[in-house]
Amino acid sequence: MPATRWGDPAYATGLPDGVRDLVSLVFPIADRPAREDVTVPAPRLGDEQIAGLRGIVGDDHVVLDDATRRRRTRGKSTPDLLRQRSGDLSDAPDVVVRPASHDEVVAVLGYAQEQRIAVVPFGGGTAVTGGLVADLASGDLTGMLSLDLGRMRGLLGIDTVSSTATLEPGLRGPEAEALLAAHGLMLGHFPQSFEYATIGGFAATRSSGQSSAGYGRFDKMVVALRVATPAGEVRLGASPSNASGPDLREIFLGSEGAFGVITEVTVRVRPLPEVKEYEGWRWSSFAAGADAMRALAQSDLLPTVLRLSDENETMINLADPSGIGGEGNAGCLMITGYEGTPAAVAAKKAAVTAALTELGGTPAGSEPGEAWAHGRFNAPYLRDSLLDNGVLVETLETVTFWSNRENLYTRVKTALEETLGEGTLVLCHVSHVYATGCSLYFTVAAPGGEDPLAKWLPAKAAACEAIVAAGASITHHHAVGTDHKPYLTAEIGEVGVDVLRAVKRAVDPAGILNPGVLIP
Ligand SMILES: Cc1cc2nc3c(=O)[nH]c(=O)nc-3n(C[C@H](O)[C@H](O)[C@H](O)COP(=O)(O)OP(=O)(O)OC[C@H]3O[C@@H](n4cnc5c(N)ncnc54)[C@H](O)[C@@H]3O)c2cc1C
Repeated sequence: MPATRWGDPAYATGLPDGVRDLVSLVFPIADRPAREDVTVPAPRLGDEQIAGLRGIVGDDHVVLDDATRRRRTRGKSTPDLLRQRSGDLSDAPDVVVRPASHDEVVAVLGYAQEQRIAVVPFGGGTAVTGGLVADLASGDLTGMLSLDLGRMRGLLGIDTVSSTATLEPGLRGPEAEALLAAHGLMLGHFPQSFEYATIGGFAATRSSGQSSAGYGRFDKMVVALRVATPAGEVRLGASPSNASGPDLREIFLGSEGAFGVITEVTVRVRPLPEVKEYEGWRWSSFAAGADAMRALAQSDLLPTVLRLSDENETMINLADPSGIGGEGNAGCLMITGYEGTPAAVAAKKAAVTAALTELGGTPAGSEPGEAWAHGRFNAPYLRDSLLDNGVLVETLETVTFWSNRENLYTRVKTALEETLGEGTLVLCHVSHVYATGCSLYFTVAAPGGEDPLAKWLPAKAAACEAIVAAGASITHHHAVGTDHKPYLTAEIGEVGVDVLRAVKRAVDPAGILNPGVLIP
């Protein structure tokens, strides 16, 4: 993946005509190419330290060239891309180290602790909340190494009786699914970043995918973990469930590389679906559609995929980026998807169809659902072409109880519109549902002006403050990183933060792992 863009350059497109026409109606298109003449800062580590690392993982797997270090600099949020595009590589790792096994990870951590080198675990590099940025200012660290887990890409074992599989952390989503598919199995975790994000990253950020209504969020799929920490190895998950005190798996799920390096993940697997069917439903308003989602969730009647666009997102056609700029739609579009055996799909679909009809939805047939499924991983390419043309575009997400959904929606939307000013378009969809609440996923587009980063940061802060004021969570699935860290205390309290600090002291007493990430 290029440093300044998303995905495979072969799929990069110019700004589609429909989108160009739409943007031009609101503000002039500008040419904003990424800078290529960029200097990566000189590595801070000495020759002896590099030799020490080479002694652990081999000469070929200690990489110092500028292009590799540039690609391991930060993640893929819009601020990350804007900094890369402007040539700001101040957060570049000094070196990229590529271990091949748990034991090599342990050895690298031991060496880094001795040498006072910060270690930032790197999976797919798709982080969007600053989780790949080490803060060296707070300690006496001599430099930063990016611990690239890309060589740890094995399927370590399958227990078909228990329906579990043990995977290495560096497997990307499609690689993991392909290994499981060879055994007729699947994981079923499909975030929009599926093609590049990794098993270790999913666990470390408590990711949630587009089929979460049917298959659950990633942390709920995890049965067991193996973690290398500077204080030693932690193995958790000797049984599917237990009453052996607090569940320590939860300490490492979502720990964003600050507590240890996840080197093995055992997940629940399920048979490959024989049938996949997606369709659309139309609702008179966002509130009416959300009420219908709540009714489904509270009657344990969830399809595999369930998402609902608000009026703006429906009008723009964001559920099908290839249709943006085409004929706009009124009301709100819901996507439902069913996966499984023919009998299970038919039964679930009949029950959901009856419930949605009763609740006042209008069936829109399979076309919107299939279009969504076809384009489900494409939107990030559109973000790049919008940035190329001077449009500031970014996403953010949050989660709350159903009773607070409307309040949260209104507060965040208003905060973004008021901060970004004229020409701003805020779109939203309900992306994940529970019996008790839902997550709201916002997409924002605004004229970027001369300095889109300076324009975005106050808007993001205003949105975060609106989330806190609404009593919602600062993140449903993007994690805390460095961007959300200032808002964590408001959510978990001072004592909660002390608990995190105590765990950090126990597993990483020298503070080398992802310093500055997660813990306020
Ligand atoms: C376009 C786009 C769409 C996205 N869509 C979704 C979505 O639908 N759902 C969703 O949940 N997220 C989404 N994300 C966010 C991101 O993809 C997830 O957070 C993902 O889980 C990160 O995985 P990764 O392998 O890329 O991790 P990285 O970006 O490499 O790392 C993320 C964090 O985890 C740590 N880490 C990584 N691997 C390990 C490990 N093995 N052990 C310990 N710590 C580790 C890193 O140090 C870092 O703090 C999206 C991001 C982008 C850019």
